[in-house]
Amino acid sequence: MLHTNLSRLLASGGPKRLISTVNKLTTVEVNDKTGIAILTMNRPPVNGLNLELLQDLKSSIDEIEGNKSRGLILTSSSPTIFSAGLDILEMYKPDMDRCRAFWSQLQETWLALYGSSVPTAAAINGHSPAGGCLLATSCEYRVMVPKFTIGLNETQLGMIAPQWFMSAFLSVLPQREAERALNQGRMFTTEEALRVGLIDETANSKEEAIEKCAAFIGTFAKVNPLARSLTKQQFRAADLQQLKNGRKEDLEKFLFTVSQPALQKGLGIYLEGLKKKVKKQ
Ligand SMILES: CCCC/C=C/CC(=O)SCCNC(=O)CCNC(=O)[C@H](O)C(C)(C)COP(=O)(O)OP(=O)(O)OC[C@H]1O[C@@H](n2cnc3c(N)ncnc32)[C@H](O)[C@@H]1OP(=O)(O)O
Repeated sequence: MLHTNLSRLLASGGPKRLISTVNKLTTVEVNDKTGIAILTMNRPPVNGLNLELLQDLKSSIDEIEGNKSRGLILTSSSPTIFSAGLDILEMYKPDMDRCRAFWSQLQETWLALYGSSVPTAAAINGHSPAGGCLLATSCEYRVMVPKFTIGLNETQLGMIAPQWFMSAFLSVLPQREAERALNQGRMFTTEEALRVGLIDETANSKEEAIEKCAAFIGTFAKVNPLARSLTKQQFRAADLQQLKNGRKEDLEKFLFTVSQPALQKGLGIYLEGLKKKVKKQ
């Protein structure tokens, strides 16, 4: 009976009194009845993942790990963008010291999210290309609002998604589907993403997406938390270890890639295209 009530409370999102912590670019709100933390990205206009947003994300994940939250729901304050992925300006004509710090922080933040001991879910309330898709696929469950797109589009930018981006993608999609999508740099609509299994559910609004994420987290209410967490760690250990072992090489590879003139030229054209699109509207 107690468990049933708790599951119902967790699934409903429960009463709305929230305990909130605000970083510069992220907010953590813990529902004091359900114990579920909502981590919101807030870097207008598109939640581009720059060094500072990645630092705030990591510190918010650490906070949620430390405050005994029952789960983490990742979402965005934008009505149309979950995250536009890596901030291209961190890679275009970069300052190499900052670029080094940026990539190291991306690694650090991914290790924290993918390896998080609490149940994680993404309420994808907007477009979610590339690094945005990485964040979403690093969570254990995804609920997405219609009429948006999600996917790893790196090849469209002339870039190769690192192995650990692929690991998160492969933890969700079958190999054949993942390989084809990555090679094509394919962006999936919400409906297509549901069909292939890139997301688990759709929702008509951000609020409903959060409720569905909370219901997913509620499914663990009767499961021993340590057993659940260690089981998750076992599933993800090889992927996490692969990056931990190869962090330095991964960083050097990234720095080499961004210093290539051909890549810089391609990024310049891509950025120009994004800006032209703005002018046309
Ligand atoms: C070397 C190995 C590593 C490779 C790994 C790469 C992973 C990545 O994440 S690369 C980044 C990939 N991201 C994208 O390709 C997304 C590009 N953006 C979009 O497709 C659209 O912006 C959007 C669908 C996300 C949103 O469209 P919307 O019409 O609402 O907004 P826009 O008018 O296009 O954008 C507003 C504003 O933001 C700038 N911008 C958009 N995305 C990025 C970005 N990822 N980095 C930096 N800046 C971005 C865009 O240029 C506009 O800027 P202005 O207002 O100054 O014109």
